[in-house]
Amino acid sequence: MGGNMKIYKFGGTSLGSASRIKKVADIIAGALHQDELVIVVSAIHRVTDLLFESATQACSGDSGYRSTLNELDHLHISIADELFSGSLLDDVTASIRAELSELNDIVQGVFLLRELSEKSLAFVLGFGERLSARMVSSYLQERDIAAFYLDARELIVTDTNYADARVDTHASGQQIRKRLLSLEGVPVVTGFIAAAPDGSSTTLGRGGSDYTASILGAALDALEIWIWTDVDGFFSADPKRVRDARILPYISYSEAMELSHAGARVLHPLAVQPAMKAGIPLLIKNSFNPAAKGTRIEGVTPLDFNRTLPVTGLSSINKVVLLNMSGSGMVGVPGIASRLFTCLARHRINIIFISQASSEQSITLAITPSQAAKAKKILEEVFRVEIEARQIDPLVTRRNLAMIAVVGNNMSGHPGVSAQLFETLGKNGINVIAVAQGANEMNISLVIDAHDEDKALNCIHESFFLSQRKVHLFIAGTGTIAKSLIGQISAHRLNLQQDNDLDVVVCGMANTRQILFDNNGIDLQNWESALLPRDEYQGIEGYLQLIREKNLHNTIFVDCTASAMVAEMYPDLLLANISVVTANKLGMAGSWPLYRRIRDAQRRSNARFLYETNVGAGLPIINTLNDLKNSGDKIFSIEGVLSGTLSFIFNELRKGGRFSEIVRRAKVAGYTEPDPRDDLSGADFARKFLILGRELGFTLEYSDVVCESLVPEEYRGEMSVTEFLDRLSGVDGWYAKLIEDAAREEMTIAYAGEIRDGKATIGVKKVPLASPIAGLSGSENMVVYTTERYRATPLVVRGPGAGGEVTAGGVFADILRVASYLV
Ligand SMILES: NC(=O)C1=CN([C@@H]2O[C@H](COP(=O)(O)OP(=O)(O)OC[C@H]3O[C@@H](n4cnc5c(N)ncnc54)[C@H](O)[C@@H]3O)[C@@H](O)[C@H]2O)C=CC1
Ligand SMILES: N[C@@H](CC=O)C(=O)O
Ligand code: NA
Repeated sequence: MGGNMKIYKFGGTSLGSASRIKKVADIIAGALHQDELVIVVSAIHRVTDLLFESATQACSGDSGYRSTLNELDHLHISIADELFSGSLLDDVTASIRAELSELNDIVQGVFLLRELSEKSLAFVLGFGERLSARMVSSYLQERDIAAFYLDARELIVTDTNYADARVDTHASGQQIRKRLLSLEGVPVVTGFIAAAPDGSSTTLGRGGSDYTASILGAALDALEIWIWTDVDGFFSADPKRVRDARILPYISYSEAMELSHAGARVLHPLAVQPAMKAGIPLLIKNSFNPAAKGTRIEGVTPLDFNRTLPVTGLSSINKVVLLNMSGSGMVGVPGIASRLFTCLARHRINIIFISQASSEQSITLAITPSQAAKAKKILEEVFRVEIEARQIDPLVTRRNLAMIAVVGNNMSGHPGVSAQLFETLGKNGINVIAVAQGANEMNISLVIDAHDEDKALNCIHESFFLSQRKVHLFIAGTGTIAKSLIGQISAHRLNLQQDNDLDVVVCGMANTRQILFDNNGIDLQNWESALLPRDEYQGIEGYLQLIREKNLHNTIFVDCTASAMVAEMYPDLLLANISVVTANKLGMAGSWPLYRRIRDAQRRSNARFLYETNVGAGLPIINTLNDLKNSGDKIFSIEGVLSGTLSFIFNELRKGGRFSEIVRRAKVAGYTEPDPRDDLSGADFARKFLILGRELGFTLEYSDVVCESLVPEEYRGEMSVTEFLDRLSGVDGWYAKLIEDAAREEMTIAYAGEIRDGKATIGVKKVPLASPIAGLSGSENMVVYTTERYRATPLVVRGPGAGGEVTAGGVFADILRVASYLV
């Protein structure tokens, strides 16, 4: 073999069926026009798992191992049936059957002895590659390619750690060159397996065929090593978890190593080393899409791949256990770490992550769950004396954790990376349990709750890789306000994407009867027909439970209901670090204990809680009040009209309309509460004053607001909204007269209120026709703040204070305020 040689390694999915193997042969045949090739193959998809299953079944005395072996037989023979015919089929079938019969003997032995050593298991697992290499080499011959089967046990020498053997690079290199450099043709080498010096079979660890390819490439000084798999290359994050992940056209050896160590399954972590040492580029290619450029892994960044981003990629290991050893007796005592690592190494416990703070009080390790119990036992034994003497505390393990690695050569010397990382995690309420960063500054690893893994990956990815950020909305209520809100989001979404780099994604909608979810965004044109009936038991709690389970990053819950039950959920939402934007007043105007719980939750949460539309709909009333207060102004009084409905009623009565008919019009216009009696009774107005009073710092309950009702005495019993509206015409005459009488005195009637000295009173007032209140029209609200700074001329906020569009606009603005905090 000469200097133009490449290693092509094909993974199990690339060989998963006869048609896949044909595609692989096409790739090889195409490449042979210009290159010499050495082929390395993994076992066919699922085969290693079946081999493992057969062996463990046999060991536990389960005769089901026979049907597992039959399945292996069927899988290989049926592929052969499709690939071959005539005498070649007979030959291939015979060679497969010969391998399988040897396998059968071994597994039967395991069954009889009920004993499965690492050595026997390594032998059993090696059959997968033996079978696939036979199949592929024969099929290449069928395609007139001078291929031949080559067992890697004749090439790669390892120690006797059968499951995860260490390679003797020198001896292997010599054997590889001796066997291969003189040969003509295309060798098809079994990946994964190797041999100990005594010739017994060993394996290079799960996924070790990549390693085989790299060892061969290094020994033969190949031009390139191509790893053919089923994805287009290394992604910036696992695309199954992060939808916006992108292909990385180039990464360095060290980045590849860091990423694959931390869970990126594209490449076996050990496979980088031999290639890196020999300076041979590794390429990740997709056998399902050979035209895709793939990822090139090399030492020096080619100019056209030069990157400016500090972070190259993310990866994660979704099951780790943290083992924490701490105690005052560890401080300043040399040798503790050495004893710890030596004993774990001796027992081949793989440490994924280490962290120790400068206080030396504790050392935290992350290990795989399968090794956790063993590791704990070993350490308890090694440090028994110190634990008994209470110099070291009892060891603590913590499960259900995930480790995330943020990797990039450019992170080194780039201030702000960790700040950005922890900020985005913090705002999303993701608790970082442990952190490690080495002094090479190219990997920050963190351990978090496993439940937060996808959320963390997505928010970190978005923060470092994407110019466009997302917020995920879950809306409760599908009535007037929600409908207008959806319309506004739908109309403005593209502008926000283009001008503000913000994507507002509506992921959930629910009312009392129906529900709709889509993590990727509900179709805002057709959401109403897509709503599905919700199960009885799924009240608002069910909706919230689903939102929590989805655990999307940058989530905002938007309350467009008038439900007390929904408002009761705000503290839980905030404590789950879900931001809340609400038009519903029953939280901030709820009972004092609920109000306190919301405020406390808000203080303890990293999420935001905004409710500007609770008072005067979209008008800036609460924000104005807080700006005055926060900037040190003293507020003497707040007066005004804070009911759109009542304002509309009196404004229309002045023009000569009928009371009952005006109330109906207010309802149709979307000014009223779902039940207009909430407006007519003054309750809605009172709630707004209650909110303003609390905002001013007063401890007020609803009953503290003195409030006059417009619901006539005789209609106050139990009745439906429709019945109430039907009967309301009975008071038309009375209101007409009231306005007429007042007009004769150059006065008119309005419903207004004031807060002064901690007391809130609201009710029907006679005001001069010349007063600003009498000048209101439509649903206009007006708030007059008399303050130290605005004493001679009070500050006035005036404008439409009810209705779908203005309220939804206010809700939307609050959503964007939360978004600008989150992203
Ligand atoms: N209409 C307006 O001008 C303004 C309204 N608001 C507030 O906006 C909120 C919504 O008002 P509208 O849209 O006019 O009311 P609406 O009656 O048209 O809609 C309310 C929606 O909430 C849903 N809902 C009720 N209880 C629920 C629960 N437990 N779980 C899930 N969904 C539930 C209903 O099914 C309905 O879809 C109210 O709190 C109101 O006070 C605030 C400012 C102005
Ligand atoms: N029903 C309310 C709507 C705003 O909160 C009103 O009439 O003001
Ligand atoms: Na407002």
